[in-house]
Amino acid sequence: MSSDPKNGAHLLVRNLEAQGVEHIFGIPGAKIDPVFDALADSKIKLVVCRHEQNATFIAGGLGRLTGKAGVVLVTSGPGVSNLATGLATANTEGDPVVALGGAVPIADRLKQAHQSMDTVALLRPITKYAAEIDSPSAISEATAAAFRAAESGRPGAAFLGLPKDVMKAPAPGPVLAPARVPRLGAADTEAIAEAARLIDAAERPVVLLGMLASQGAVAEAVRFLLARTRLAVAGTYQAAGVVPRDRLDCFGGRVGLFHNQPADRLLDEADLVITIGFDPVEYDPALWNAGRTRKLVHIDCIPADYDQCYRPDIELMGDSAATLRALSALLKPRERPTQSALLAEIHRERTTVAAEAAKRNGTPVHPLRLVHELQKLIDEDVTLCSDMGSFHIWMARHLISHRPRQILISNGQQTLGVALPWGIAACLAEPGRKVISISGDGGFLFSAVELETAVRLKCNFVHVVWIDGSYNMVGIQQVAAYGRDSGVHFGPVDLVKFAESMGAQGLMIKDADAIEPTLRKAMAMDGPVLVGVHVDYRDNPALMAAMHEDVII
Ligand SMILES: Cc1ncc2c(n1)N[C@]1([C@@](C)(O)[C@](C)(O)C(=O)O)S[C@H](CCOP(=O)(O)OP(=O)(O)O)[C@H](C)N1C2
Ligand SMILES: [Mg+2]
Repeated sequence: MSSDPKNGAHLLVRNLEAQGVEHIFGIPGAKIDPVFDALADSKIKLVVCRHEQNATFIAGGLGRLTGKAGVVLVTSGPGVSNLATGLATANTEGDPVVALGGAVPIADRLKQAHQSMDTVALLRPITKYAAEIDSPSAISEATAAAFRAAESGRPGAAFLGLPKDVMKAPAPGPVLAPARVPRLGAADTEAIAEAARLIDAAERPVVLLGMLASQGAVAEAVRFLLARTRLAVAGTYQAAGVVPRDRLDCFGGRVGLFHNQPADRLLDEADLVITIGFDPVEYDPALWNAGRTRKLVHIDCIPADYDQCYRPDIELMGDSAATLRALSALLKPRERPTQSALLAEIHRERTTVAAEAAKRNGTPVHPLRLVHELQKLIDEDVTLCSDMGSFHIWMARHLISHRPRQILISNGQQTLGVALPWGIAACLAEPGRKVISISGDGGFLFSAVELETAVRLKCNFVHVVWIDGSYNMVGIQQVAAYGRDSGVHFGPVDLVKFAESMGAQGLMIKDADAIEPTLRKAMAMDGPVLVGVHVDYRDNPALMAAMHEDVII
């Protein structure tokens, strides 16, 4: 029996097509099957995944890379509750996602029915918009509202509940074309002029780039600002890649997690800090701004998150790209980077550490040597998707990136398991680019099931697994706090056999000198390739120490 092209599910799908949706990721179920059926008649590619959490990670990765909401489609009850971690991660980290979840018929909503729960109440705290559609005539409006919420301002997650009877009911309503996201203008002219006066008067101003600084137009405007002013700049992990190669002399490096990085010296010495697209979730102001009386200029599309340690003197709220270009035009050009002596010292340290890294031989491999070898492969055409763990700290601090969002890091929820799904997203979003995703041996198994999805999609990515036999990033913190670790060790997995069992290929790196040739070999192979490498984590406790000889880039 063919489905009714005029039912709610078909109207929803026509709205998704109007929104320009090309892929939908999800897991089927009885409460959502009208929509799965309607998709059989659509040009939208339905990608069946192996877990709803990973489907949401893929959608979030697509959102971060394209600025268009990634879409995930799941059944009611546990299908929706499995969205929570992915939606919380996307919402915290500024990634646009629209999640569509099945629901029991409206008449059963208040009963104890199979696979039913108050999903709007469950997801409202971790979304920008959450609603359950209760009438076919509301389908188009609610869909447009969900995309508008997910993609506008500071992007984030939106959820729509889809009761089965509404999806099956006649729904002749109109399709709503996507609402053009209203563009804000630059911030208030007088406020920009006042900010320019403060910055020009400062002796040691420093720019702190945050997650929204890596959004396309904003990143371009930041580069325009740095080209004109040569201001010293630091960045959070999600701002990676904004500083261009020809301004690395102004870049002190990345900050975050522990207040112990070279760029923290820039911030400590600054008499004025200009934050751009900064979200305190990435780097607690209590760590870098406590007790400071210096001037603070906040530039973003939303107001600042005010707290004891973050009270901007000026908030330039508007379209950040327009604001930055207006501000740049008023600022005096500076011949040399401010704090040039300190920057030069940091760059010398960086060179020393890189030379030291190149000499680390043997197996298990030292993280610095692994990062050094990865650096040889990371040119503009490679996208790197990082999972969470001690390895990500070594990479976030030492791996240079050359374009905004070339490196994807979960620096809000710091969620384990994102990397391999993000690798799939990167392959779909940027088919021409090479993709490397990286996880620890703990995080790998959180989403390794999607390796089969990657094989099915013929994704050409290399997934590198740093093997140490533990959840090291929490283990080193336990030892520092309690003098011992607890509950962090687990057993081995044969990655080559695991890969082959999923239809992928697997390689092992036998020692440091084999890193580059093995990775280049993997990058030349078709389809997803797993590459395992045993790492020597003896120096990891130093990641947390108050150390500055370490260098971040
Ligand atoms: C969804 C979720 N569940 C639980 C945690 C998580 N995400 N993230 C971490 C985090 C970032 O929360 C933090 C800071 O390490 C911690 O809480 O200690 S990652 C960390 C494990 C990493 O192990 P892995 O083998 O992958 O990598 P290495 O560190 O290189 O060995 C630990 C388990 N965390 C808790
Ligand atoms: Mg590990």
